[in-house]
Amino acid sequence: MTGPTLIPPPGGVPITMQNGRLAVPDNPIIPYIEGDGTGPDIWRATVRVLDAAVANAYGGRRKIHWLEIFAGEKAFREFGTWLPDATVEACRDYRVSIKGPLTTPVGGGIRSLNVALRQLLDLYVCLRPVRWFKGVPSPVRKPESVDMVIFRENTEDIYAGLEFEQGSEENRRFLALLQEHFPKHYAKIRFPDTSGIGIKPVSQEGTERLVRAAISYALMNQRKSVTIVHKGNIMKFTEGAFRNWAYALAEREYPEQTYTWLQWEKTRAAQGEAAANKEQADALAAGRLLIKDAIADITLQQVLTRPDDFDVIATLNLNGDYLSDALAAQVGGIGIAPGGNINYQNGAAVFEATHGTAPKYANQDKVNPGSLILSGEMMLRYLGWTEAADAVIRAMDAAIAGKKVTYDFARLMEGATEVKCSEFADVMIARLKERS
Ligand SMILES: NC(=O)C1=CN([C@@H]2O[C@H](COP(=O)(O)OP(=O)(O)OC[C@H]3O[C@@H](n4cnc5c(N)ncnc54)[C@H](OP(=O)(O)O)[C@@H]3O)[C@@H](O)[C@H]2O)C=CC1
Ligand SMILES: O=C(O)CCC(=O)C(=O)O
Ligand SMILES: [Mg+2]
Repeated sequence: MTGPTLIPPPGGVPITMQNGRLAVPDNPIIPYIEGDGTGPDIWRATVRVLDAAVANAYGGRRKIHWLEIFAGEKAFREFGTWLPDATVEACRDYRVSIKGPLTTPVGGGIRSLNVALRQLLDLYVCLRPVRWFKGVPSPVRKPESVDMVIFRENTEDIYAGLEFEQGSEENRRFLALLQEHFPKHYAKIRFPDTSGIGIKPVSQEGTERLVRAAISYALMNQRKSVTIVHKGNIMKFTEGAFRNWAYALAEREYPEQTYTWLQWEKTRAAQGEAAANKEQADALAAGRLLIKDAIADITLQQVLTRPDDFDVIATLNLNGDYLSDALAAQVGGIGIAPGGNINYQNGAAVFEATHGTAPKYANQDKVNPGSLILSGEMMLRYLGWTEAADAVIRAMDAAIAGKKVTYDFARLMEGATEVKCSEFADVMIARLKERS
């Protein structure tokens, strides 16, 4: 079997980069991947809401020309390949795309197609904003305090997939190499004959481009702080280095706009704690952005107990994965947690929900399409189509206020009526039309 031939939709024009900025025509071609499991249900709902938001905001002057591209089970079924080259090329050529979730088997089988896309396109930031919509049921007392934006490094870390399977020839050769050249490290492996091995690459370059994106976002959006989340006390040369490189970058590239906890420590050592506290207070009063850090385990407690202390978070790949699902719980769950994978240097971006395929609900028209709709909202904002993006947010607010919600909210919301995935989209579209 061969891969698909993609025929660009008539009337559409590719998005390009001009002078380092996205040049978005009024009729952009945007590729989409439907996704596995519940993907088709939530995509069908999402595309209707996004089209309605654009139509209402621009009265027909602007329109997205969707181009289906293939990955996952549908690609394998129809073309005998999980991730056709044409899909990766389309994401690259058309620059901005959106996708539903794709299945990754546990403990064997294919490696993650989601991760492959991020790596092949070098989408080094996984941007996951976490905010509460009024009325959404939450397990915490003050969900309105949760307004955080996760910048998760998206191409490195243990997520890179450098693994040697226990019992394989590669594993045997790798361990022999370790034993010969790094005997002290080898001696730390408790059961060498039966260990699978994973490698965790974390680079200065990868860290810096992620942290630069987080700081410039925080400055542009008048956020209070960037917290570097790491486990650098244990993994000193990967997560510890991430912290050190992050601080060094802030001090080197943003000396006038930021104040770092590292600076506070230096001042305390030289002049005492009172002087350091005053210096920090003065810097923040002058509008500087606070750059601080926190170890990953305690972060998971503190985002619950003192959410006000967290604003923008810059972290490594695996920590960011855990944190994004945990934070989503505080604002109503994974059904309403959007995201985008972005390369800010070449403009390439693939927007996708934080959640997975939720296979037990596949084809039931049941799950919340909110995460993918809000990922679409992020995409519209990324295109500079602010009016349409704002309209999506207003429609989401109004739909939730009307308490006609999908099962995940309905089971926790008093007085709510449960609606299907497609019906939630209908409610949002009705709200959009009321305002046009
Ligand atoms: N980017 C991607 O494409 C991602 C893909 N995956 C993949 O997805 C597959 C399944 O992963 P799994 O760990 O089960 O995680 P999922 O996120 O798919 O589902 C876990 C649970 O989250 C809730 N949930 C998920 N989506 C929604 C939604 N739209 N609306 C309401 N609730 C929702 C459901 O909770 P409840 O049971 O309480 O109703 C569901 O059972 C795996 O193959 C995994 O690798 C996972 C994450 C991201
Ligand atoms: O790729 C996958 O299957 C899971 C990825 C994931 O959980 C995430 O990126 O949040
Ligand atoms: Mg995840």
